Amino acid sequence: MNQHHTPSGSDNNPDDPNGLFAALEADMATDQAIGATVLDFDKARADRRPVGPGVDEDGLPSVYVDSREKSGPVDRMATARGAKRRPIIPAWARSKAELVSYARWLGGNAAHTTGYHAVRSPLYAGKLLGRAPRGTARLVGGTYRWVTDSEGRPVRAASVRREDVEQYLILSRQRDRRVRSRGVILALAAVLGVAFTAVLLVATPGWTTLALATAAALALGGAGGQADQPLIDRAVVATKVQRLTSDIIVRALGAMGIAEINKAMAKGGDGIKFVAPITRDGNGWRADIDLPYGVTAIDIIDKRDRLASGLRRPLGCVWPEPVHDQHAGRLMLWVGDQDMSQTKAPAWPLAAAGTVSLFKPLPFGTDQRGRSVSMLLMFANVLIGAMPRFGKTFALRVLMLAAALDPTAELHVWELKGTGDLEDAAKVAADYGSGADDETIEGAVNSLRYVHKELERRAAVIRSLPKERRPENKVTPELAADRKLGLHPLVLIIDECQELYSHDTFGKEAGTLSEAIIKRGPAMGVILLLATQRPDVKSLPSGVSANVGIRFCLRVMGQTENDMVLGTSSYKNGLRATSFTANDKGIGYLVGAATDAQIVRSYYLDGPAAGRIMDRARAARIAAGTLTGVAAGEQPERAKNNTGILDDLISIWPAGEAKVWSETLVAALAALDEDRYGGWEPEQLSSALKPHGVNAGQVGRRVGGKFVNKRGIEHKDLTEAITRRDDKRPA
Ligand SMILES: Nc1ncnc2c1ncn2[C@@H]1O[C@H](COP(=O)(O)OP(=O)(O)OP(=O)(O)O)[C@@H](O)[C@H]1O
Repeated sequence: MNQHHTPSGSDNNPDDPNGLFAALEADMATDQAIGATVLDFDKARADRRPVGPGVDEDGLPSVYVDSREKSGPVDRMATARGAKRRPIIPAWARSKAELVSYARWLGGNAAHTTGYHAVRSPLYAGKLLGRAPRGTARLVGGTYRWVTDSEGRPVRAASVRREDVEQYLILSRQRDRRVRSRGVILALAAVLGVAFTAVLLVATPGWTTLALATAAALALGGAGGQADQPLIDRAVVATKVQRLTSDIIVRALGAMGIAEINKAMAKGGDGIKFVAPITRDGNGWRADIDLPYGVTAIDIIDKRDRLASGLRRPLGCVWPEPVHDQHAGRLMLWVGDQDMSQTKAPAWPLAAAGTVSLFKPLPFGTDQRGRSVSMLLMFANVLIGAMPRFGKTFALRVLMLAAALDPTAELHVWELKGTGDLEDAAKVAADYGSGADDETIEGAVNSLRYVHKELERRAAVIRSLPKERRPENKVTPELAADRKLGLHPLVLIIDECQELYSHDTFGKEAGTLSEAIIKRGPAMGVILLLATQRPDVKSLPSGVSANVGIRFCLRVMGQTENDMVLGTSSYKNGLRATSFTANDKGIGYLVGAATDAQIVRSYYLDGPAAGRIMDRARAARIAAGTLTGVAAGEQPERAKNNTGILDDLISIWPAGEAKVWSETLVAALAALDEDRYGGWEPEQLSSALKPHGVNAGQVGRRVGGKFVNKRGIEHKDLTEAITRRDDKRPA
């Protein structure tokens, strides 16, 4: 161990070198006494490795941590190729929809202004006539002052006060000249005017005279106006929005209470950098900002309300976003002119006419900037989550209507709240049900079973096709169009799916089936659309929430629900549906529809509008010959395939037994249908049978000479339940 000691102050007397040395020696002696070694510099130097190129004084390899290059990668070509090209024509001008909406607004504004003033024109005329006397007085007064050269009066008065005779004479001579010539002009004008009036009165029809007199009166009225009383008021009162400037942004960022930002803004700090000029983008302003070192875009998004306060704008106008292909400190701030929830939403492009193909992106909503946001449903699944009453069903309805407008798509719609929010589906769906009762839930599970079976069939069909018809081993528009193959889009829609997944009897099975459908369905043209108001582990199996491709999260209360809908770590990464306010109905984060997450407001389609669209969809299906199932008044496919638990139990019942243990029955059921009954416990069998009035009881048996009592089912109860069911069924 090497130790260096400095001499202690008391002995350190520069005037006494001997004293100093004595102190040093004493110190060194103490070092040795406490076991320290004194460094022998000569020896240490000799032990060192030689200094050479790439080696530092201590013999260690030397490396420059800072590149000597002034900037970026050395490959200039790569840099140039990687550079971002800014669009020649701004985005709003390239979008036809935006252009049209702008032109429409401009035309509407002009028409409104014209109409507004036209209606008020009599009022304006009356006002002008009322002002005409004042205008006349002003005209007469002005003429009098001109003829009498009254503007020179103060100067003449001043020369009188100063008794400056000479100047007074000059001024009064000038005044006399002026008065004389102006008097002549006035007299001439008067004579001409009188003559002109006389000619008018005699030679022209009465209406011309009246028109001229009115014009003169209005002109006099115009001259009689007062600055503080404008004649006409404004037809359009623009809500003035302050232009977004760098000063305002810097001020707002500085007021957020983030220490690193304050440091950067303090004297000598780096300040806040703008990477591009602040530009107009849609109905708002866009700023690209490099935050100070160590501050992330998420830090800002976290405090969006504070930022909005600093910018002096409503919260619904302020939308900070991270820029994912840049560093974490890059912030894209978009500040709208109007609160997103207040702006008038454009109509759904498909509301009036047209059919669609599910293989193409479908219009789903608009973003903060009013641009249409589309979603490709084919090869995807969708999960929508939100607190109650924030627009889940409305969002799901947009997707349902879009799917319905593809005449080839087979729809199975289950609305498990029971309010009939999606009732128009019955016009086109192969299967439809509404309700929170066990029967409806069983219907939904049967749909899941049917769709799950379809996966097997579709996989087999695709496998059997020649290789050139299935280049990616998945459904293509051509394969879907071939009705013989039965590979048309199959859309299963479940609203309030928490009712299904948390159901005592069917929950587990529904979860397992859904997970399989979500994982394997997309390649086979099967699309599952789910909406839930309770996104928690119990009500939404993690196998489902983890595998969904497209997620739409409207307002939720906490981080857990947020991440359950949008995916793990979404909250941490700045996707926070918790930041939406009570006004933000229909607005949510959309993930998975584009590369980056988007803030989207779903198109607004109420019940009557949905009804009209469904009528159109039905007509298109009838024309295409694709109306099936309940919409066509037929028995739904699932009911044909489904045997139900009672029939399954009868089919596996051990011959001649009056009572059988539940554990024996579930094992036999699993052997019959692994997908449906695999992993069932005796309790599950009990709860599945309860709705049918079959109760499990104690069943005793002799096993190896011992009597064992376990829960079991009686054959008699089972047959009675089947008789009851068959009696209820329509013939
Ligand atoms: N895109 C939208 N634009 C404007 N308002 C909307 C939009 N979507 C929904 N809303 C409003 O929000 C209200 C609630 O919507 P919705 O019925 O879809 O809620 P929900 O989440 O399904 O409710 P619940 O959980 O009770 O089923 C609607 O009555 C509607 O007025």
